[in-house]
Amino acid sequence: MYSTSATEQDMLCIFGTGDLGRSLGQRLLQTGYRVVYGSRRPQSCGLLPPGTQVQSMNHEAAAQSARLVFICIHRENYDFLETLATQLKGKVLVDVSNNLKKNLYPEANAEYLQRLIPGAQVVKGFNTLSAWALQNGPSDANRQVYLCGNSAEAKQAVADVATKLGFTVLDRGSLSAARELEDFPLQLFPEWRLPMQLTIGLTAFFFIYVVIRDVIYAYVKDNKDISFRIMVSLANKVFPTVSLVMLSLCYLPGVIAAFLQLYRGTKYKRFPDWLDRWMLCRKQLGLVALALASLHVLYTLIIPIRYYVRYRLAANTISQVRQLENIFGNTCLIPSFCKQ
Ligand SMILES: NC(=O)C1=CN([C@@H]2O[C@H](COP(=O)(O)OP(=O)(O)OC[C@H]3O[C@@H](n4cnc5c(N)ncnc54)[C@H](OP(=O)(O)O)[C@@H]3O)[C@@H](O)[C@H]2O)C=CC1
Ligand SMILES: [Fe+3]
Repeated sequence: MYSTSATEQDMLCIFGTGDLGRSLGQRLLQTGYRVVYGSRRPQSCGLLPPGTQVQSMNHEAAAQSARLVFICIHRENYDFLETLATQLKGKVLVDVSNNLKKNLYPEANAEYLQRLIPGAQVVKGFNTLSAWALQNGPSDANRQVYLCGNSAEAKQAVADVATKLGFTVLDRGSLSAARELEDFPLQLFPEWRLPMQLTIGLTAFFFIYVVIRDVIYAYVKDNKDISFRIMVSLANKVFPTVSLVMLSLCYLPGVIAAFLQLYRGTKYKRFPDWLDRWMLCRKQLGLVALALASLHVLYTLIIPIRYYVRYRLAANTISQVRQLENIFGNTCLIPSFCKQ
């Protein structure tokens, strides 16, 4: 167990007075914690959140006043922490860092930090939140805090803080999961990847199919060029088709899952991985189907407008011909019109 005095209990330390350090400090203060900053420039580190207990001190002094230290510093600057190994011994260090690219370093940032200070308990966490989200508090879309670390006790201490800040904690296991957590912010909308790949693939497939069937076939068979229809009429065939396929792909995994549960006779068994993945992107599949159906509505409204423009052009031409006929003294310029 950690031997913590009453004053250390709710005093938290933050190393680094940058964007994340300030936002985190402000949030912690609002939640009732006391905060102390460790900085290279304690006297001139700018405006800190109002209410910061001890405005800011050097790293050694700050580390001694709390047992939980948030390292809000970029990994490239971690090496100086090695000199603080004695002061940080037995402390819980929260590594919040992210990298700009995947596999930039041979080991995860949190593992590197653990190697620099073997006597401390490193917990990886909070790195999936932005400084903005921290400052404004959890919103529906940004409510989860992922944690991993080798010490269950240290993880619990960080989880308690995260819960108090209003976040939901997801434990991802030991520190070896740190790299996975560090890669999270580098994935742009991961749950949209599969639906978008499917949409692009299906759209390309149906588009090529209708172009071959309607345009190329008509050209080869009757020597008729109807390529002008590609942009609107043919596109308007592709959108509803893909939309319906996506809608069925949205409902199908639910049906398969129901049959699987009936077949197994229990609903307390894990689904196969492929079905799990498919089930998790149902919302996105449905949204893509809705977007394509909306495009179909829009294009269907555009088509009559095109017909109206064509009618206006034809009517204009005919009225000009009629005027010319009158000028030339009722001579018939277009025989097919004169017969009527
Ligand atoms: N900003 C964000 O939204 C998010 C940031 N993170 C992570 O949080 C960490 C901090 O990010 P952020 O606050 O944006 O970065 P900033 O550049 O705003 O701040 C970094 C701080 O680190 C300290 N620092 C800089 N250089 C050194 C050095 N050579 N030695 C010791 N300390 C140094 C400075 O504090 P001082 O001058 O007080 O010493 C500085 O203010 C990063 O690892 C980042 O990946 C994670 C998620 C979101
Ligand atoms: Fe339709």
